[in-house]
Amino acid sequence: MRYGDKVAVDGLSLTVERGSITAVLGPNGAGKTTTLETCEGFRRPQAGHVRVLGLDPVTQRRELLPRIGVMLQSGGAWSGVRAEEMLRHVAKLHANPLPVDMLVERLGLGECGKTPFRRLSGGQQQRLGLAMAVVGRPELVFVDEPTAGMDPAARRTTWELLQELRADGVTIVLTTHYLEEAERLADMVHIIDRGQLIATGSPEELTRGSSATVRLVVDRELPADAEAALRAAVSTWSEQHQVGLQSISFGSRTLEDVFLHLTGRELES
Ligand SMILES: Nc1ncnc2c1ncn2[C@@H]1O[C@H](COP(=O)(O)OP(=O)(O)OP(=O)(O)O)[C@@H](O)[C@H]1O
Repeated sequence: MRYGDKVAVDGLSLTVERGSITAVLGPNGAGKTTTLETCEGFRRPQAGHVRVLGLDPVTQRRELLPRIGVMLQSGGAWSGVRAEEMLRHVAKLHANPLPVDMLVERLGLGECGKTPFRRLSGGQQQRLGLAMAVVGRPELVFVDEPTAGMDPAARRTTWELLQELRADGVTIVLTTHYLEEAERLADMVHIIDRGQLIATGSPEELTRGSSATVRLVVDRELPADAEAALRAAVSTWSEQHQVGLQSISFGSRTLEDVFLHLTGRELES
């Protein structure tokens, strides 16, 4: 895929298994959105071959559209519309939609109230976009950076929803530049950079290697001498087992852990 002289996607070749979550991971400008938009039929590649559910996304678009869901990186709703109103409208366009009330509740869209779409926060717009993409029970959903701009609780809810869709047999293709998102959700990860595929594999395959990280989480504040004692114990163990210790660090919980604990959202779900 080229934009003028700029080659955005260059000889990229990948396939997606039905009923799986596939993550297309890459830095800004890697070509993730262009890849998705090509699969969605919004862009016609100058060369190459794209088939989605066996169909050509450009020439067989009318057949393909009812079978796929698309969550764009931004927009997708009229500027003055209310979130719930928009979702109900989209649901009516489908023969057998998911229950709108369930999606409103799961994705916290009730809190958007009467606020028009253009005034919703970025995270609220994202959640509405996700609901609109899945409400028609698509066989395949394309989600472009689904959790960008979401707070940690909304991010967890989104991950759970995507996992439930997979359990129902829906195929999900998502782009992300959050490594954690790919690691937690994806069955298969394709890493792209500068329009080219640089690695493919399951998160386990990609993270398997010659080094490992061990994280220890304890349920109380440690006494002052604990750090020295733990360091000594770990050093002894690594010497005995001839394992080179590259680093050892002590710290508190991550900010995400603290946020989720304080807001109690994780406990509710
Ligand atoms: N409409 C366009 N016209 C010209 N160049 C474009 C256009 N859309 C994208 N590009 C360029 O193509 C390349 C790939 O862009 P793309 O949006 O696919 O990347 P991305 O991986 O989705 O990035 P991000 O993570 O920032 O969303 C970038 O260099 C971008 O500047």
